[in-house]
Amino acid sequence: MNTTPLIQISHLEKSFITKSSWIGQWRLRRGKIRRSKESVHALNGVNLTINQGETLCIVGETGCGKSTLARVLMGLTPATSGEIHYQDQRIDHLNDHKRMMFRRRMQMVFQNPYASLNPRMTVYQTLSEPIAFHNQQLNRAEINLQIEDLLESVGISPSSADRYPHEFSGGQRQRISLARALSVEPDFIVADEPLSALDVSVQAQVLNLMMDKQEERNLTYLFITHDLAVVEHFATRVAVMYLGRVCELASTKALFSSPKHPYTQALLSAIPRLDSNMTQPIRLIGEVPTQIEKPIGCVFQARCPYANQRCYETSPKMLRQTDGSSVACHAIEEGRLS
Ligand SMILES: Nc1ncnc2c1ncn2[C@@H]1O[C@H](COP(=O)(O)OP(=O)(O)OP(=O)(O)O)[C@@H](O)[C@H]1O
Repeated sequence: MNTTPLIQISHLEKSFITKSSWIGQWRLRRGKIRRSKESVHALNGVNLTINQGETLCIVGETGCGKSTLARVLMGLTPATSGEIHYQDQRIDHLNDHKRMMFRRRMQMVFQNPYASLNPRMTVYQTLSEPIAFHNQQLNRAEINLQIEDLLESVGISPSSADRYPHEFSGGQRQRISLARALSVEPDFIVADEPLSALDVSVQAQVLNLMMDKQEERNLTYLFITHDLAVVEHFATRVAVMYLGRVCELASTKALFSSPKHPYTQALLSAIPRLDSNMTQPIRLIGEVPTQIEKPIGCVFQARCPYANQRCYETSPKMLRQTDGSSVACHAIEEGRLS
């Protein structure tokens, strides 16, 4: 496995300032009644390394911060604090011009191909724009040739280049989105639930296409999904997130054969399996805390059957385990859970 880091994310935090929705939270300030503001802490200190050529899958329940991580990484929304390095270059504070030039190396494929393609642009226009922007030396004939090759390589007939997005099926649109991402020859693609808007049979085709492109072009993927079957099939490593933190990071094999964090165990126990060791799903009790309060201690404390006083007071560090995975859990560190 290649372990040369391509991207390093350190202590990444992202809070969104929102207006409180409760009437009771109107406050008197400077003699005027104002609606109070509050913060949603979406990322609470994420540390991750993404290695060259790997597929790092991010899993975790809804609202745990997966899309926010993707958007901050792509510079679509600024981080509150922390650092992101792409090889040796710090990229979390690039100005618009530098980010635009950098975009060539990092591309994103979104969940909804219906919304992410401009309905007023033909496929030809969608693809020619980024190619022309990033390759100003190319003449029109060379751009046309590139578009033809690109469309063929994602299984779309070049003769349909003059059609608009609404004239394609969902799977075809996601292929076009992938072609647009590939058009600038990136090293790294963030895919945020790229399959979830597609039929199951089409999902497999798009996934296979992404795997083929990865092999051909030595691409690195950050892949966000709720589908654990896809993770098992496609991921090199898996990062499990809970309430804005990574609680376990492991190779796919280690994660599925020996999940360690109590949240990972609960998540994986819900997958139906046909083997003799089939176990009952672990039901998590307790509420997911709101993300308004900044978490103190372990983010999983409220639902963890192994939580003790220390878990309420201090945040566990990611510690390396004998099989190479890393887990943030006091119970594991103290030997109360193995
Ligand atoms: N623009 C925003 N303004 C305010 N809060 C936001 C904003 N974007 C995300 N959040 C909040 O941040 C938290 C993390 O959201 P995010 O979309 O990253 O979760 P997710 O893990 O991708 O969820 P899902 O699996 O449902 O897509 C949620 O509580 C969400 O409500």
